[in-house]
Amino acid sequence: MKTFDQLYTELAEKAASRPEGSGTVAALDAGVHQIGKKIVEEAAEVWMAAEHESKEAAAEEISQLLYHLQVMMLATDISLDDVYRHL
Ligand SMILES: N=c1c2ncn([C@@H]3O[C@H](COP(=O)(O)OP(=O)(O)OP(=O)(O)O)[C@@H](O)[C@H]3O)c2ncn1[C@@H]1O[C@H](COP(=O)(O)O)[C@@H](O)[C@H]1O
Repeated sequence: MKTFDQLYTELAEKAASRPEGSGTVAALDAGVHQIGKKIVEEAAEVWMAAEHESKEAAAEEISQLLYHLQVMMLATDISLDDVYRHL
């Protein structure tokens, strides 16, 4: 289990060190357009799970959406503080 901030730190390290087999590195290489499509897809899956599936399924889809949002943050050089200052 990890927090939002811990995941961001982990993904930032992956983006910098580019380890073999990292899905994050592959997503970053695919670019903002593909990351954006993934965010829309995952957002729809959150909606469907929340409306038609279990609480557990919805929570899992939300975690995936948060992951892809963080990938977009890294792809666009947006830090946690850049986001948090708007909360
Ligand atoms: N938390 C996540 C995470 N959540 C979601 N995903 C990715 O989001 C996608 C979820 O897709 P779906 O379930 O919709 O399945 P899918 O449509 O078949 O997926 P794709 O065909 O698009 O790959 C998968 O590609 C997952 O790999 C994640 N990938 C990685 N992480 C974490 O990120 C960290 C770094 O991962 P790597 O960069 O892969 O080492 C690790 O701690 C991982 O646990």
